[in-house]
Amino acid sequence: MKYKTWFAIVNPASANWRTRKEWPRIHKSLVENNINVDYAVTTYPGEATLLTRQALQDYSQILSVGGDGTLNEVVNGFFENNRTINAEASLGILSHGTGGDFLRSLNQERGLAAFLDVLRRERIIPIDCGLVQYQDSFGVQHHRYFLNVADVGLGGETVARVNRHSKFFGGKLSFMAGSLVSILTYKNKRMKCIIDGKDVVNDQINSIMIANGHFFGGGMMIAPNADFTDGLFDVITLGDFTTLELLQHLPKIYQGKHLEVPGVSVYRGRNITIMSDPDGLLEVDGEQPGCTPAHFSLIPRGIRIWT
Ligand SMILES: Nc1ncnc2c1ncn2[C@@H]1O[C@H](COP(=O)(O)OP(=O)(O)OP(=O)(O)O)[C@@H](O)[C@H]1O
Repeated sequence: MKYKTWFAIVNPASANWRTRKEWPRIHKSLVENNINVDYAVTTYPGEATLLTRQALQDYSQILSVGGDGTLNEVVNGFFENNRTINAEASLGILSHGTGGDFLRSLNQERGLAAFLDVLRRERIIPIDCGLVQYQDSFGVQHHRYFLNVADVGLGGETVARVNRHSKFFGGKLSFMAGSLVSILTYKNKRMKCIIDGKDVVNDQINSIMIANGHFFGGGMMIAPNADFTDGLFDVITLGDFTTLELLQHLPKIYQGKHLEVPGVSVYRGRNITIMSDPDGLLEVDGEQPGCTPAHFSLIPRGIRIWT
């Protein structure tokens, strides 16, 4: 094991390909700050997971360089065959993407200077990790780990839309535009939600959010009371809202003031099953990997994070 030496997984495509150009400068600055960093640059979507698994054979400190999507792929590389590859391993985040919802949730700034501050603090905390089992459009079962927020419904449709286009105008504006178009076109679905064995929803509703962190969608504070270390998901449901009502409440969601709105409900739990008719699109940490039926479970303090 090479303790103290970081292994960085760099996504050149993040931040609209700006990371490709800026990584050599960032790497130089890290070295100038006496931080030893070996690294690999991804060559295709999904490779960050495989590169992380390989790196964990030799390194115990992994650094994710990219946005929320890269971070999610790296987190998935910490696990193999439903087990942690190295329980001692820790994850640092040099956020260089368009959105940065996970860091917002951690209340941590983005970029190199903020990461150097994190290193100086030398604080590593184990945080809860989510695992979702879902199916793809061919009905094949998959699973994915996540740290921040997953959801079924409007969010899945929005992310599918946003990720089809460039995020040239940044994460917040891209998601705002994507949310507006999705709100206008999305149709509420009949969903069933079971939390820790109890039916809590069986109705026509808009969406269900499974939150470990606070923010999603490029800065919407969907789960203001979620806690990374409480061993529970916060589950937020948006009821059978009309387009007009959603547009009216959207600013409240950005500010985390929507929990008082009639039709919004909050639950907590560790095992959640969601079914939807018709199937609802699933969003996981800003990616859109598949659809319902989906089962979410929580791995208490499943990953160690530098923060
Ligand atoms: N070499 C590559 N070429 C093209 N796409 C890649 C490559 N490596 C990774 N990707 C994909 O790039 C996508 C975007 O990455 P990421 O989400 O980290 O950046 P972002 O969209 O700028 O940030 P955010 O999600 O925080 O807004 C991910 O879906 C990832 O799979």
